[in-house]
Amino acid sequence: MAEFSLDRSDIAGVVLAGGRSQRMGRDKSGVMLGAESLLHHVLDRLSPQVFSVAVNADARAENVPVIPDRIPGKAGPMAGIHAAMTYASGLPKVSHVVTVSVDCPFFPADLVARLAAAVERPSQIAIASSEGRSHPVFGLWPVTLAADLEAWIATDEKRRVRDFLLRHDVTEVAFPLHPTRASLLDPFFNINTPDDLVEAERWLEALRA
Ligand SMILES: Nc1nc2c(ncn2[C@@H]2O[C@H](COP(=O)(O)OP(=O)(O)OP(=O)(O)O)[C@@H](O)[C@H]2O)c(=O)[nH]1
Ligand SMILES: [Mg+2]
Repeated sequence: MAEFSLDRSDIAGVVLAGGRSQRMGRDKSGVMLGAESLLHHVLDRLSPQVFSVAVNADARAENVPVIPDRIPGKAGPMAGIHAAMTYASGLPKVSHVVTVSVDCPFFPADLVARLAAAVERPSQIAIASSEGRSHPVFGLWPVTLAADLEAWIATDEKRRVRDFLLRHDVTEVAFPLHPTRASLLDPFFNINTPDDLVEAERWLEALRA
């Protein structure tokens, strides 16, 4: 069997922050968790794992390139993933892009390494899961899928990430729960509401040594 392998220099990272944050009531990127914004937490965790980072959002960010959706009308997370693929395809040597969500500050420090290790073919997508649930916005995507994704967004009514994945070769990578001083943390715990933010503050405290 032919060997296929990816390393850090092949992979760009994009933080998805192009949603409406309706349940939070204000842009989640700027929401503070402990002393830092959610965007800052996520960039800190992603940057060491990839060749370069950018943020998919409508406006401004802290010292990182911002890539707006190329498909208008807030078409959902797949529009952000499309913007990510298109951006990454313009970077030298980069063949893949990893996407993470701005509202998920505790994602694994070995996310990219483990997704990359699972990919067996150049066209394969790798998606993260935990506790038997997949987290399809946490994915490693070949940038060559950009045209197919653009065509799919134009014709698919619901534009669910899961429906896009059904059309492709996908491998899922299970990540363990993370031990903390309190109990086990799902590393893909995500913050949608003000109540979730209160819970995230408790996890941040529990993670402190
Ligand atoms: N580019 C882009 N990203 C989106 C869009 N909708 C959601 N996202 C991103 O997809 C991820 C998951 O979305 P949600 O958790 O629903 O976040 P959200 O849509 O901002 O929040 P709600 O308005 O409360 O649903 C987040 O990182 C969002 O920023 C969109 O229309 N365009
Ligand atoms: Mg949403």
